[in-house]
Amino acid sequence: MPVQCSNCEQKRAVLKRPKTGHSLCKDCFFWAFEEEIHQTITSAGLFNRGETVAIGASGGKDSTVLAHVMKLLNERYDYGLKLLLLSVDEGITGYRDDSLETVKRNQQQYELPLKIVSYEELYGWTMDAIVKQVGLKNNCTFCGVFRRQALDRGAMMLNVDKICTGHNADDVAETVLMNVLRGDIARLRRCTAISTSSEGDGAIPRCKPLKYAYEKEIVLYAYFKKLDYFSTECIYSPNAYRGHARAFLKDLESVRPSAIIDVIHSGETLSVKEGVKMPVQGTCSRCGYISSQALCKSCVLLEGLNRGLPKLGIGKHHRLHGKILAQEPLTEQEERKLKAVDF
Ligand SMILES: Nc1ncnc2c1ncn2[C@@H]1O[C@H](COP(=O)(O)OP(=O)(O)OP(=O)(O)O)[C@@H](O)[C@H]1O
Repeated sequence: MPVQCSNCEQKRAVLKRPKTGHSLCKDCFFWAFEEEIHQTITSAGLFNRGETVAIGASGGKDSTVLAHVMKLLNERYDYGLKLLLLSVDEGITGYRDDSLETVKRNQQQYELPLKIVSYEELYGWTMDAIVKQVGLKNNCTFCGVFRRQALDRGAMMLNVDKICTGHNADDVAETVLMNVLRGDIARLRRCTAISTSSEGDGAIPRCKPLKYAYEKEIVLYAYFKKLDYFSTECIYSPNAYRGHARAFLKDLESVRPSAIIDVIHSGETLSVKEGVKMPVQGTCSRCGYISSQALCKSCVLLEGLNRGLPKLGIGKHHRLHGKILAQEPLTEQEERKLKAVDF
């Protein structure tokens, strides 16, 4: 027998909300999903009238839904924001070139300006070339570090006030779990923040309007709205450790759907005991980007690539950074360690 929408009690329900278990019709689901994001934005005070906001657009489901909902809410509630799309081309043939085609179509569909910055123009390296040198084991480290900085650099070129990304509730809960499993207290403390402006770290503030949106609901929203997005996984394999946290969270979610929000809530309310050493943010002495070390991770990784020492910046080689950057000679053993690639 058809189930009636538990909200309007008029139309036929087409889905059971993964987040609440409510049976809803399409329109009531759209409304509930969009209103929750509006609530997230207003209760955290993510934006101020008149601001220019760059939406990190990868062409994937999360950022496509983010662009769609941001445009809709900006008009529905007259936020007074100037929105634009910002994409990073990591130089991954057969993956990012295709997803950027989706972003270009989204640009037309949403009538938003688009800026694309590439690793090649910013660093002189594409991910294809990086993988050739470093192999498939640590390539996600290069990509993650470079992307974060590339988004900031693109945002600076556009002179925007804020960046927003499509990180969703599942992403945040996975990150909490990952930081617990790694004992990374500094990141554990920061990772649930909805906006980096509260951390006062000097870079362009970033925020996550989809922080409380379940991935399953984002997929449903994109599906029922027939949004144009790119759904292929990165060809250079997803981050393996995050994959374990993801699988664990999915298991938990299947027995207790609120597990995602519960983990986020635990992360948000954790307090770190006094005396735990936290990194002190400064600026990179080479490029001026925010960094807790003398050199930012991006500059260290780039130096390693340019000198054929792919392990520099991966793992615990901090002692050698100073030596290398001061152009001091390495011992044979040190050189061997930094050249070794685990394919
Ligand atoms: N190449 C990129 N250019 C611009 N923004 C990006 C890019 N890659 C990721 N982002 C931003 O970071 C967010 C999280 O990225 P992640 O790699 O976790 O992708 P995801 O969860 O698959 O998201 P999406 O579905 O939007 O690709 C994205 O939603 C997007 O806002």
